[in-house]
Amino acid sequence: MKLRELLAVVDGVELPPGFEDAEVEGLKTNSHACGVGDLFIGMPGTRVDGGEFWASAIASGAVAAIVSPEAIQKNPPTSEAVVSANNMNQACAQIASAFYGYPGQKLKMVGVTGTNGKTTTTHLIEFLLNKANLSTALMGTLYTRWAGFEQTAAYTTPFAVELQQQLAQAVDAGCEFGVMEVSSHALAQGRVLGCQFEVAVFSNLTQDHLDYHTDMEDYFAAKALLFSSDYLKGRAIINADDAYGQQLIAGLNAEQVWSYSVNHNSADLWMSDLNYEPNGVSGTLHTPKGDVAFRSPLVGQYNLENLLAAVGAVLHLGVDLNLVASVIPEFPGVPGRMERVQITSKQDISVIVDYAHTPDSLENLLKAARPFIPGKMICVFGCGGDRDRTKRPKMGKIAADLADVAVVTSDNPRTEDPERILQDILAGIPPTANPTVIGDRATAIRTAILQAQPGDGVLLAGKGHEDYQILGTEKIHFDDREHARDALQERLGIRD
Ligand SMILES: CC(=O)N[C@H]1[C@@H](OP(=O)(O)OP(=O)(O)OC[C@H]2O[C@@H](n3ccc(=O)[nH]c3=O)[C@H](O)[C@@H]2O)O[C@H](CO)[C@@H](O)[C@@H]1O[C@H](C)C(=O)N[C@@H](C)C(=O)N[C@H](CCC(=O)O)C(=O)O
Ligand SMILES: Nc1ncnc2c1ncn2[C@@H]1O[C@H](COP(=O)(O)OP(=O)(O)OP(=O)(O)O)[C@@H](O)[C@H]1O
Ligand SMILES: N[C@H](CCC[C@H](N)C(=O)O)C(=O)O
Ligand SMILES: [Mg+2]
Repeated sequence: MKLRELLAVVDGVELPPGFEDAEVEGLKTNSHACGVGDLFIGMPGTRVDGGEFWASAIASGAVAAIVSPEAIQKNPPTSEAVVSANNMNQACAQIASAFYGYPGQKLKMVGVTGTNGKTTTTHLIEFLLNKANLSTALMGTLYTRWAGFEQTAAYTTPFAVELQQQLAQAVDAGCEFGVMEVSSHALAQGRVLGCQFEVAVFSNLTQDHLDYHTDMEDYFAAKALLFSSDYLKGRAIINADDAYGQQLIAGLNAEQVWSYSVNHNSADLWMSDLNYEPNGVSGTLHTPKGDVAFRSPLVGQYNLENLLAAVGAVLHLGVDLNLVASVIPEFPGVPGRMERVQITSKQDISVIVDYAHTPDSLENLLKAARPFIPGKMICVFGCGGDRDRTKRPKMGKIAADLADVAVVTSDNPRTEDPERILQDILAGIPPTANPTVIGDRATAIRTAILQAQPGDGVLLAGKGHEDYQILGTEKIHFDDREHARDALQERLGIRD
């Protein structure tokens, strides 16, 4: 694509003289990755303004560089090939969308935002659309995937260049729908600008990411962007049981919104006759398209919220309600979410791996699991390093209050001192609760499983599907499920 065509989509940027015929073959936001034919997009970050590295990008063969005015001030260009844009987040998304042919407008996009439930809800939506023979691309915390393609994700929401590239690949592969998790980081950084959403879902807002967002209002403002006319062209599906959801509903045009609620029949989608069982929930689903009996294999009230959101999304997209109800029982679940580790039918304790890594999700997990654990509930958990520090004591208190035994351990310490993270968690636990502290996660899992009594339930929270642990800047292989299996074999005297 011509540089002049790409720069024409960015407000206030002019093509430098002599570049009328310059061709751009690729887009790069990292100066080190630039090669011949690339356009370097220098992004301002939290550590550095990438635009300052325009010279190394050009030296590596980049056709041109687009950078912030601040980068130009700091490192004045000596090359005509360096141009500046006032809003680099916007410029990056505009260039990426144009370069890849606006795939976020070709696919019917469904965006799911909220603190918890995005991965689960997007998987439900993917499942229901596929059951209706509609082809999807799914993007989120676990992977980007469509029929015949799967790639592990580095971020919940990819950065603009990778996002637009993957969406274009999905269009080429014949996908009709793009179903994606949209994180607050992504909205704050404009990663998904250029996508037009036919459906936008808001699941809930509870504490997380206060290392990045200044406070809950700032966090909410980022999430709320998905419901602005920049992004949303169709239906908003919003959790009316959440106070922030209510705020969002109040600010939108009523015809645009379908609200959902597990508790109130005033919402557009709601449920009645609920019957909670150890392996699912049954009841009646009330929707704008009629009522139907359903049985869901997912446990816990929060998963009913995820189901209502997903049903709302697919009904808006034209899927038949009876088909929805008939296939829900077949939903296979999501890796690392309430995932049971069961190595034999003779297993005398239950072991569950779950991705609860916020105060609200930990509380939900412990409340949802409690009724199905006849013995003691043992919760093994930690908190990630280089992330919101203020959620740590809150998670400590929740574990101490709701579990019978709290085993405090490491999650992904990243570059923080693991001991400091443990202390932050312990600050929320009254000494009378007598928590067990075992910093090494493998030892913590093994100890909990070996010391459990028949009938007990061991909940391994925080890492879910993750198959790694980040220690310092090193990523080692680590999977809660593998450690749980090994410990169960040891407990039950089973050899490989
Ligand atoms: C807060 C955040 O989103 N940070 C992202 C940001 O990092 P940063 O601002 O520190 O980047 P930086 O080091 O200052 O560099 C700025 C720019 O200069 C460029 N650069 C830098 C040095 C150089 O020599 N040359 C050069 O070109 C970099 O490539 C980058 O584009 O840009 C980096 C490169 O693009 C990202 O890797 C990094 O993600 C960090 C690692 C991260 O962990 N992000 C998480 C928190 C995140 O985005 N999570 C969300 C939400 C998850 C959820 O909802 O739970 C997600 O969507 O995954
Ligand atoms: N609707 C919900 N409300 C509250 N908690 C939930 C909800 N859905 C799931 N959870 C809890 O949150 C955990 C994470 O769920 P999920 O992966 O679906 O959320 P997410 O929003 O994608 O998270 P992330 O921000 O890390 O990508 C689950 O393991 C469960 O403990
Ligand atoms: N998407 C979340 C993942 C947290 C998972 C937890 N295991 C941790 O490392 O803190 C985040 O970036 O905050
Ligand atoms: Mg997710």
